[in-house]
Amino acid sequence: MQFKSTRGKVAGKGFVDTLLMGLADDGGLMVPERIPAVTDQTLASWRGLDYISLFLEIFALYVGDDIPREDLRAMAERSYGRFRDPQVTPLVRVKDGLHVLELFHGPTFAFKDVALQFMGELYSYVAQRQGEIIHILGATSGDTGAAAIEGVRGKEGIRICILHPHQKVSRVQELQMTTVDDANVLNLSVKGNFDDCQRVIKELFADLDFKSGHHLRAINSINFLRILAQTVYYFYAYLRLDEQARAGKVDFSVPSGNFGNIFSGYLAKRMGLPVHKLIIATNENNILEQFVKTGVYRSGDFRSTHSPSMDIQVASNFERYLYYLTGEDAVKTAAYMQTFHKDGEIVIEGEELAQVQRDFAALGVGNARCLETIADFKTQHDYLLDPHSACGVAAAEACGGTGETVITFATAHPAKFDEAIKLCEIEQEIPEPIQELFAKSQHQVVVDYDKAFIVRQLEAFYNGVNLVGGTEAHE
Ligand SMILES: Cc1ncc(COP(=O)(O)O)c(C=O)c1O
Ligand SMILES: N[C@@H](CCOP(=O)(O)O)C(=O)O
Repeated sequence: MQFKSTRGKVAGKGFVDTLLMGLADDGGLMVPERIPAVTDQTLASWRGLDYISLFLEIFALYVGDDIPREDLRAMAERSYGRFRDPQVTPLVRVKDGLHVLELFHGPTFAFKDVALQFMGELYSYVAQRQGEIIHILGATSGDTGAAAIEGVRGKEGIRICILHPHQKVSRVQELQMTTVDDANVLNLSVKGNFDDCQRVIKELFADLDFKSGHHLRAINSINFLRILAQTVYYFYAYLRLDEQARAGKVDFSVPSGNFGNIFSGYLAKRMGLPVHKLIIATNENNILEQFVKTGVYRSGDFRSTHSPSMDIQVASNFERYLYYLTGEDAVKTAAYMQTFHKDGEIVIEGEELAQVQRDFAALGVGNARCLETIADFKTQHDYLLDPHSACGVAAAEACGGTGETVITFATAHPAKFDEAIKLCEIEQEIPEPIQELFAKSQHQVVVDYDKAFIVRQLEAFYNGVNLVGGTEAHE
């Protein structure tokens, strides 16, 4: 399988080159040259496969000869062997027509572990096999950073720098990232929001001299590997439904921010998974809801909510969807993206908007509704949702119903967001690995939202020099 860019100026790249490129060199995002088809017959033959076997079947469609299957299997076994549930992403039936897919059984208690545990293994493999220097640069609203750091901490040949918005992540998310004391990890706590962090790293990846000079590699969902690894659990969840549910319509409700998780669902559907509707659940940062309802994609004012990982205005994967919406028209996609950068909005109309509304339903869940959903779900089903997953359930309740079965994603463990759970007057048991974080010391550099200063920090770190001093260092 070969990969190409949504902006049309990069093509013919293999799987490993696509992994290493991250953001496409023409500023677009990498996608497969053709989406492989999974026939009904193949899908039926996958029924009963365990998670890793299913993962290998799906990856085989994309990896080509780049990595031998036994090497992929060994990496997948190490990655998913660290999950607390043997099913990796168990599907829990809550009531008739409603299932929760639990994606939080990995080391950092969020869905990001599913792709990032494997990505850490893969980067390490490539570093050893190709003698590659891997300098990871990523932005996080809390969960990607923790999962990526956990995936590569202490690994030879790899350094990782993560930017997170200062004091805009939950306490546990901050501790997960900053209590790691391996020398190959740098946390920059940026006085700004997640969009600011993401903007800086996208600019640095788009600067090809800087990118190649510093061997920059991406762990965010701009990297196609993230998208692919996340498609596996859509197939897994569907195949775990009973026959009757599979015979009906199946919707997925997906707590969304950067549009990576739901884009994986879109890809799975294009591959042939019989998905009826993809429901985009956002919080008060509801640019995606507005887009689905009106065709206008415009970032608004940033809002801090109970679901901080979804406090995102500019969704980086939106471009991948636009590419398919325009019928894989790279020129039109590039023009849309240029308009967005110039005018701050994109307007979709006519048949394209009708297609958006066939593909997706959407709901932006307000803060009060998020907390009510947590409390009600606990009372009615004795199931504690984290605030992101609660947005998913609220959206499933509001927008589902056209499907006969909704699978709603639990994207994080509630213990990561005890601030919100306490507001619902619910006491939860905190798992030991999270409790232990509170006794550890933190390492982070607090920096202004100042690209030049951030670049100096990065250069020092990637050159193996001691840090040049942030406004506040090593708490
Ligand atoms: C817990 C949680 N839920 C949902 C999301 C949104 O996922 P995505 O950015 O892939 O849309 C995130 C962050 O990405 C998250 O950390
Ligand atoms: N919510 C994310 C934001 C980054 O998203 P990604 O999927 O592009 O890595 C986070 O937790 O960091």
